[in-house]
Amino acid sequence: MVATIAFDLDGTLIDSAPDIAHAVNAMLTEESAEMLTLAEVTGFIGNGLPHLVKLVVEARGMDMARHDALTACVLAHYTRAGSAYTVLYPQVRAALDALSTSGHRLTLCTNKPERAARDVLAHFGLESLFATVIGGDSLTTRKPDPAMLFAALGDDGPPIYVGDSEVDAETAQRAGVNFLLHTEGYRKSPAETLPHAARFDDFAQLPALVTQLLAQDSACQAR
Ligand SMILES: O=C(O)COP(=O)(O)O
Ligand SMILES: [Mg+2]
Repeated sequence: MVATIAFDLDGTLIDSAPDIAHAVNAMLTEESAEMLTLAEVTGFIGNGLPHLVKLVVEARGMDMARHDALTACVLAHYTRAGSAYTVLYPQVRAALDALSTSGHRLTLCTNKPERAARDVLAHFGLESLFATVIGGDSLTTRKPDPAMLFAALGDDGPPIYVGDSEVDAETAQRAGVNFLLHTEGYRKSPAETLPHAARFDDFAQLPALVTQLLAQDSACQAR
């Protein structure tokens, strides 16, 4: 059986926190504000860039009236760096290739701005693997609103969402979609407290997990 599998991006397919922290600190330096640590910025990732910049503005006691301009500034620095400090998690490419070769439809559902998400996919030569890309600014709402996930999944085959965070787990739960949790990303709470069908720490495990999940689901339906 083939599925549509939507993937989160930051903390799921890519470890992009160093690039995001670099862009935030470039903006803070321009503003003569004290830089943030990688761990601090990583803790702000998950609800999209505007929310992340809001947390930065609050952390540094800056003027919230400048939020839009500071967000644009961080995005410009992020774009300029061109994913220089970003890596794919191990075995991501092999897992995506295997799932695609098995006939599964792959899509992206990320709170990262769509243009930036497409640039990252192009940087790693992965764009042709994804049928659809839904970013944090593609619709009028973003995750955990399930609308993004519905848009990324469409109606083709049983749906699965693969992500790393509380936001992703909530999105999948609200959409009624099976969730596979990547445990090496930017989650803040213990893995067992997030609703998920299964979890994995190595992408080499993902193709087998997808096969298991689809077999369980069809056994349930047959009953
Ligand atoms: O942009 C973010 O805050 C998070 O992006 P993600 O949805 O790919 O994890
Ligand atoms: Mg994520």
